[in-house]
Amino acid sequence: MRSSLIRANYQTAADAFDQWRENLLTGTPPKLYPVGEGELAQIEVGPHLVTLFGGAPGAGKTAFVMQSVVDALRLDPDLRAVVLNIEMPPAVLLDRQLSRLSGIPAEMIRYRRLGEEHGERLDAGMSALEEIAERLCFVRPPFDLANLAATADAFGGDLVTLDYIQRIAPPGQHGDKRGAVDATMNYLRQFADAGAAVVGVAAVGRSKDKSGRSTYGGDSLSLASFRESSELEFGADDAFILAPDDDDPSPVRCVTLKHLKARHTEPRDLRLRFDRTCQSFTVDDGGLPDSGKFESAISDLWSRTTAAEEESVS
Ligand SMILES: Nc1ncnc2c1ncn2[C@@H]1O[C@H](COP(=O)(O)OP(=O)(O)OP(=O)(O)O)[C@@H](O)[C@H]1O
Repeated sequence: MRSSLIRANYQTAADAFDQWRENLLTGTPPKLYPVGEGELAQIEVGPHLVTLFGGAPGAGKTAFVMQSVVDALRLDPDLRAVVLNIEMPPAVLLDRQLSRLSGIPAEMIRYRRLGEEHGERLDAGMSALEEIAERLCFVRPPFDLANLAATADAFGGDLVTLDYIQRIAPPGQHGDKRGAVDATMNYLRQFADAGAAVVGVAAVGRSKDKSGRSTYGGDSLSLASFRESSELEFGADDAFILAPDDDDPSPVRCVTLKHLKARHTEPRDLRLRFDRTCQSFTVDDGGLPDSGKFESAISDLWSRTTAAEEESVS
């Protein structure tokens, strides 16, 4: 009979019990890598987890995820991270992180309009980046999962970041885009099962609003908005969507990081401010934009430099 050729594979609860009880009683909680301070630390990124971030084009997915990776490296001196970004080269990603860490507008850094007045802030941002540089690596082409896996092994990466999932090819042939994204997600789960912390950026599609119009509006974005594949929502442990409050063109805009799926906790939305000028996200505490200690240090420096500039002009 055909069924006799299939070998059953299972474990009884009794067999699992001793190891499970030992683990429970030693009181070791799952390891997590905090991606920021305060409420940002509640975002679960850690070994064996796949954490997904989606959002409309330009919502700030790359900015948020790069900030998370860089801050996770700053907060955990043993952490090593691998970034595969298919859209922006390392120099551009570093420019933007330098802007965030120094408080110098990203545009000035992009066009290399740096002067003596930036010296102190530039040094502060640069040394924050230098401190983590040995533990951060960027994947070079080919931008596929096989190269990502080989790089993570060779570099000893604990945290792997993919930006963005729908464009990163899995090994083998897959009938269509959907099949390829399904396969990518299955591989990412395997990376996580092998102990990696996986952070994925995902594109979302437009949804219909109440009047039937096609929109990226925050109210309409849901788990079903992740493009190409429902495997993305099923395979992720946590899924977030960055939803701006409105089309506010001002440099600092309020966004909600909607926690649409939480496999191990209660979902908790986070209110954030995205300062696009410096590519920086901070928790929206209803007060002034800067609330973290790094940002406070930078804004201190900023006001001292500005005061000095004003004095030298007068
Ligand atoms: N120098 C700058 N000054 C002000 N705003 C900027 C500057 N550079 C980029 N931006 C804005 O910051 C945001 C960049 O966000 P980011 O690249 O993280 O978005 P994303 O969600 O990853 O987008 P995409 O889906 O297009 O990759 C965009 O809204 C962009 O207009």
